[in-house]
Amino acid sequence: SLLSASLLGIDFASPLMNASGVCCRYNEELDAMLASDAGSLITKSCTLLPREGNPEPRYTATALGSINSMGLPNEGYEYYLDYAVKHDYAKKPLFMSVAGLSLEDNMAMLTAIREAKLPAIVELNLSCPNVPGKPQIAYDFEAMESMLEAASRVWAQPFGVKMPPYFDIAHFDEAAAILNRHPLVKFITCINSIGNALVIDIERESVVIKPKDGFGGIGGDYVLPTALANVNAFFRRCPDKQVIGCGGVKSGAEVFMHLLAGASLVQVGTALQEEGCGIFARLNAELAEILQRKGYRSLEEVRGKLRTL
Ligand SMILES: C=Cc1c(C(=O)O)[nH]c(=O)[nH]c1=O
Repeated sequence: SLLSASLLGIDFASPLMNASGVCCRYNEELDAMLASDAGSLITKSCTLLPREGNPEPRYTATALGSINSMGLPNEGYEYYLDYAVKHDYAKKPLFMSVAGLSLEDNMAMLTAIREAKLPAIVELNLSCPNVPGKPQIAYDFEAMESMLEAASRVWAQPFGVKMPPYFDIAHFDEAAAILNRHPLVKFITCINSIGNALVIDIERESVVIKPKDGFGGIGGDYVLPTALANVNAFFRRCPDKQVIGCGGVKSGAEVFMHLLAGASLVQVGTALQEEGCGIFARLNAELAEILQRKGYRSLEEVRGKLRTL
């Protein structure tokens, strides 16, 4: 149909899904994603053991988006593996996001997930900005190379990576070159939140979240142009891989922009957090209206067709 998409040879009824972290920590949230008009769903990034995360308030929405320093609160990987075992893959594809606190933790989780022999798609999170003392892996190119080498060896089948935003052409070049050296990395999700931003409330003359003196990852309108640039930068540099777009989606227009930039699927974070799962029916309808108005009959005809001047 008009909104059909595919990733890793798997079919999706809609290109839309949640961004990991939103509407996906608990079974009830995942079931709400399953019942929604999203084409697929992804679990909260998981660690070896359950985590409470950072002290609250740790998420705040603003007029232009959101700021968060959740601190990787999750139920531990076995909880999400249980969900993945029970999931009906004929209904909707399921992604699992993995964000171990160390390379060893990631290998232990990937081994356990691999041994469950499930059709779940793994998105290895290389970009969590909010675990105090833990740098974002993808901002340390040596650490990223080591992680991808180990993950490729242990997982030994296609997987994807969740990348932070880059802001320098030389960094796009270097990060893409590393990813291109790992053929099992079949998709790249751009972007995670823009890390360590600061939102200030002038009435209270204060920051708005408790962890890290108010420093946190931002999403929403703030990040859309950076998200589109990262989608297009990796789309251009990694012709053998697919790109999932994430960042700044709140209407069909931004979904269409991500598709033009090269995205195969599109994730929704802040707007989903604020509107709830009903957003997917709205976004599908708005996207379909744009495609029909412009005479497109498939997403294929749009993907990567961004014109330059
Ligand atoms: C996995 C932790 C992440 C978190 C978090 O749990 O703080 N927030 C983000 O914006 N991105 C992440 O990747």
